[in-house]
Amino acid sequence: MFVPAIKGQGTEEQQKKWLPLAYKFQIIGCYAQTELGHGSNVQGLETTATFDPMTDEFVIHSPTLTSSKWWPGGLGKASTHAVVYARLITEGKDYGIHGFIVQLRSLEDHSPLPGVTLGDIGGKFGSGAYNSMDNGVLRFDHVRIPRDQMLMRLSQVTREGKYVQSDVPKQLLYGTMVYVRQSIVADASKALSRAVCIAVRYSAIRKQFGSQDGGPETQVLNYRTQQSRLFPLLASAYAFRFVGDWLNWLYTDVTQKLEVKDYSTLQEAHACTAGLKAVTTSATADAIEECRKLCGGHGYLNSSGLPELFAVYVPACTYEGDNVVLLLQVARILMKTVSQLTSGKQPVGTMAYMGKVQHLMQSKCAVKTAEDWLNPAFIQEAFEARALRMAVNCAQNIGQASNQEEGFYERSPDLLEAAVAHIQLIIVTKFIEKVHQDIPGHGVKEQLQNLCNVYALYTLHKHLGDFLATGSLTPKQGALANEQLGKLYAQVRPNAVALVDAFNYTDHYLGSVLGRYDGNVYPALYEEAWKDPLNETVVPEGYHEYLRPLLKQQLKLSRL
Ligand SMILES: CCCCCCC/C=C/C(=O)SCCNC(=O)CCNC(=O)[C@H](O)C(C)(C)COP(=O)(O)OP(=O)(O)OC[C@H]1O[C@@H](n2cnc3c(N)ncnc32)[C@H](O)[C@@H]1OP(=O)(O)O
Ligand SMILES: Cc1cc2nc3c(=O)[nH]c(=O)nc-3n(C[C@H](O)[C@H](O)[C@H](O)COP(=O)(O)OP(=O)(O)OC[C@H]3O[C@@H](n4cnc5c(N)ncnc54)[C@H](O)[C@@H]3O)c2cc1C
Repeated sequence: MFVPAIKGQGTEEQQKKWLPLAYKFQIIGCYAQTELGHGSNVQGLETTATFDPMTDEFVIHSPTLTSSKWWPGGLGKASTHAVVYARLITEGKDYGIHGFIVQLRSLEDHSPLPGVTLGDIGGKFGSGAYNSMDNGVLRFDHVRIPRDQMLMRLSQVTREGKYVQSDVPKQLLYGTMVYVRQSIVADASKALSRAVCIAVRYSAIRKQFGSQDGGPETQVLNYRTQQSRLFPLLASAYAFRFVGDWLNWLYTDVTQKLEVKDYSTLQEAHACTAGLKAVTTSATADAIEECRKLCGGHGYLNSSGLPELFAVYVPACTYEGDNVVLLLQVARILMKTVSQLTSGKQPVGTMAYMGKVQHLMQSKCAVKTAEDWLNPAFIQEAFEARALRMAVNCAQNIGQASNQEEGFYERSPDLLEAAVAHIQLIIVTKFIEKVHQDIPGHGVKEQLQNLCNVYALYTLHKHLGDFLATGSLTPKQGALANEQLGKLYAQVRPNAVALVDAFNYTDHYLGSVLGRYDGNVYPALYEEAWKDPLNETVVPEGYHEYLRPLLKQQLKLSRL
């Protein structure tokens, strides 16, 4: 995040100076935005950067305990530099949050520079690999940096201390977060596909019940309940991969437009990255835990790979923007779009469907049979009607409040759901678009079509209340969707293992005895147990001190 922050907010000169140092690891940087007192509310940060015209320097200071920087990854032990976000004060005026490059440690012996206090913030959730990340705490006591270490692409402070705003939108200050959010969506697909690969392979090996006459037991993957829990997660892994690819394209497109000062797609980039980050990370975190349960008792063993994956993955719901806070950003943009519909302004990009408001508010879903749900046009329209109607309902309810902000606050739980509906529509749409393309490989397209339908109909089934409450579907049509979903699971089943093998993960990368490619699960589990340090001794440490006296005492008592 250090590098993208300098790229996005630094001038060409600053980039020329700092980026080669970072690329060559002559300096190590981190992204120091969040503070002990404020993370989500970026405008509420308290660290100050006060310009001193006498020396042509900024004085970086932490005025309160709550202004201590808290969380930045790489800060605690490794970083020599940070991009620090602080309130810029010049000529006695507070100009709000800006980025500054600040050296924290000596490049000779790595000791903190004068006025800099820093350290690690302590152990984190689980015993997993995230504890190898030195998330840190940082305080400044009037630390001076040259004026040219303020990132000056978006605004400048002159030698005299005058604040000059460039003609670029101030939201570009948040550009690094947009960049990382889009990469987090691709990352969600990777984490989810790992968990699903483990659970599908193990479910094909694991057998329980089913034999009345001494014949073979049933692979748990053949149980309908196992399929109905697992296959939607398999479909989600593919769905997130495709929407992640599309988001990466959108991000590249927006970046190219920004270079020629076209800011028209900035809001779209913010809404899509924020919303997709929130929906995909929440779904993935839940899915990894579900995969653990799908693997029964063995899923709880560290050697299954799932506990570690979960512990390392769950903070994705919080970092780079708490998911609820991000969905409320999407909701704000949805409300703005709805309010502009009457003025005739045509929504664009992923909001374009809202332009069909007259039709979508009235439309009646034409599905009559379970097979009708295989028609992507019916799926698309049902999701569009649900999302639009939820947004319009929210807007109408907010409109009845005494003021907009109060209405937004009161209706925020509903707004969250409207934002989720909008984002799910994007995921479904991008999956449908993907399976319409030419896809090489015999039968691959059909498999992806099945997964696309599983993702859409499972999402519909899970959120059926929304579809019914908005009148987008009838209860009968909801039941038909569920009927079709069951048929799709049966079609996915023969290819389930191939569909996870297609992720092409090595056993080393998966790190799971349950998810082994060769399916040799039981010998591997057995062998793994003997690697437990507790098994290094046959008689445990502490036996003579604690267990033996206890056992002897009980023996004596029983003889009395
Ligand atoms: C691959 C895995 C890598 C994992 C690495 C993980 C390491 C983790 C790093 C971190 O966590 S770094 C810290 C991340 N912190 C956050 O994400 C903070 C979340 N908060 C915010 O983003 C913002 O403060 C807010 C919630 C968006 C609110 O901002 P603010 O109060 O300033 O603004 P608003 O009044 O709500 O909106 C103003 C205006 O700006 C638009 N906007 C907001 N954000 C963006 C953006 N990113 N891009 C473009 N535009 C943005 C917003 O829509 C409003 O627009 P208008 O309505 O005025 O048109
Ligand atoms: C592993 C990890 C790595 C991190 N790395 C970095 C890093 O490198 N650099 C950095 O600067 N930061 C980093 N962070 C910090 C991270 O970005 C913040 O923790 C995150 O943005 C959430 O902010 P918060 O902690 O202030 O949560 P809070 O905003 O305090 O959230 C607490 C609760 O309040 C709710 N809430 C907050 N505001 C609202 C609202 N307006 N409406 C409704 N509900 C609301 C939230 O939904 C949540 O339930 C990291 C965090 C973690 C966990």
